[in-house]
Amino acid sequence: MTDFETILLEKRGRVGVITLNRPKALNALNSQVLQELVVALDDLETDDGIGAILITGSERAFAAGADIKEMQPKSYMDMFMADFFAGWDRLASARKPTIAAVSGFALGGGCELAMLCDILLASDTAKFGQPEIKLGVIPGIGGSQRLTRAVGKAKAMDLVLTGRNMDAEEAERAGLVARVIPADELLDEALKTAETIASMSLPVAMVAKEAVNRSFETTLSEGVRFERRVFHSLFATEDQKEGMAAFVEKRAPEFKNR
Ligand SMILES: CC(C)(O)CC(=O)SCCNC(=O)CCNC(=O)[C@H](O)C(C)(C)COP(=O)(O)OP(=O)(O)OC[C@H]1O[C@@H](n2cnc3c(N)ncnc32)[C@H](O)[C@@H]1OP(=O)(O)O
Repeated sequence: MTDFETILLEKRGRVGVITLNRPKALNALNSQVLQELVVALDDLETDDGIGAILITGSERAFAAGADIKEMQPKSYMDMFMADFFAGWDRLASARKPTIAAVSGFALGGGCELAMLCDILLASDTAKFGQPEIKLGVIPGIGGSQRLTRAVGKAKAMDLVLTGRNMDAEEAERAGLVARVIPADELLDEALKTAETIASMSLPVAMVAKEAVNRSFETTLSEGVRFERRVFHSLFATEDQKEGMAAFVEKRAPEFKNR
C-alpha cells in the first residue's frame, strides 16, 4: 500500500474511498494532492475487486479550491510549460464510476473536482462556487465548461462572474447535484450508492458511463447511434446472459464482470 500524506485511500468491499486530507488548508488542492490522487486512482482502476470510486473531504470542506499559496508566485511561463492543471484530466478519463460526496466548501477547483465525478451527492451544508474572479483569474480545471453544461448559461454566468456561492438546495434545483442528504448521513448514503453501483456488472457500468458522457461530446443522432452499437455489443457479455436469465428465473443476478 502506498503511503499518502494529503489523501487517505481505503478499500471498503468493492468501493474505493479517497478522502482528501489537508484539514488545515480546507483540503486546498496542491500538486501533491493531485499526484497522490492520480496514484490512488490508478490503483483503484486496475484493481478488479473495485467497482466504484468515492471521493470525499471533511465535514467543513470538500475542497476550498486549488492551492492559492502554491499558485501565487507562478509566472505565465511556469503555468504554460507545466501545463498546470492538465493532470486533473486523469479523473475525467476514469473508466470506473466515480461519486463525489460533498460537505462544506466546494469552491473553485473543489467544485471542479466534484464536477469531474459522475455523480455528485451533497450534504445540506455544502456550498458550491467558482470564486476565481475574485482572485483575478477564471476557473482552470474545466469549471467554465462543466458548470455551464450542468446548470446552463444563466446560472453559470451568474456564478462565474460574481464569484458568489450557492447552497446545496440551489445546486440541486440547478441540476449540479443529484441528491441532497443530511450532513450526518452523507457518507453512509454515498457508500450505499457506490455499493449499489459496484454490485452491477462492472463492464456494463463502464459502458453506461461512457454512453452518458458521449452525450456531452457529440450530436444527438451520433450519440444515439453510439448507444445502439454498444447496446448490441453487450449481448456478447456473460453478464447480459446472467442478468436476463436471472429476471426470467425470478432470482437475483450474479454478475461475473465478464
Ligand atoms: C483551479 C482554479 C483555476 O479554478 C482556481 C481555484 O480553485 S482558485 C481557489 C478558489 N477558492 C477560493 O478562492 C476560496 C479560498 N478560501 C476562502 O475563501 C476561505 O478560506 C473560505 C471561505 C473557504 C473559508 O473561510 P474561513 O472559514 O474564514 O477559513 P480560512 O481561515 O479562510 O481558511 C482556513 C485555512 O485554509 C486556507 N485556505 C483556504 N482556502 C485555501 C485555498 N484555496 N488555497 C490555499 N489555502 C487555503 C486558509 O489560508 C487558512 O489557512 P491559514 O492561512 O490560516 O494557514
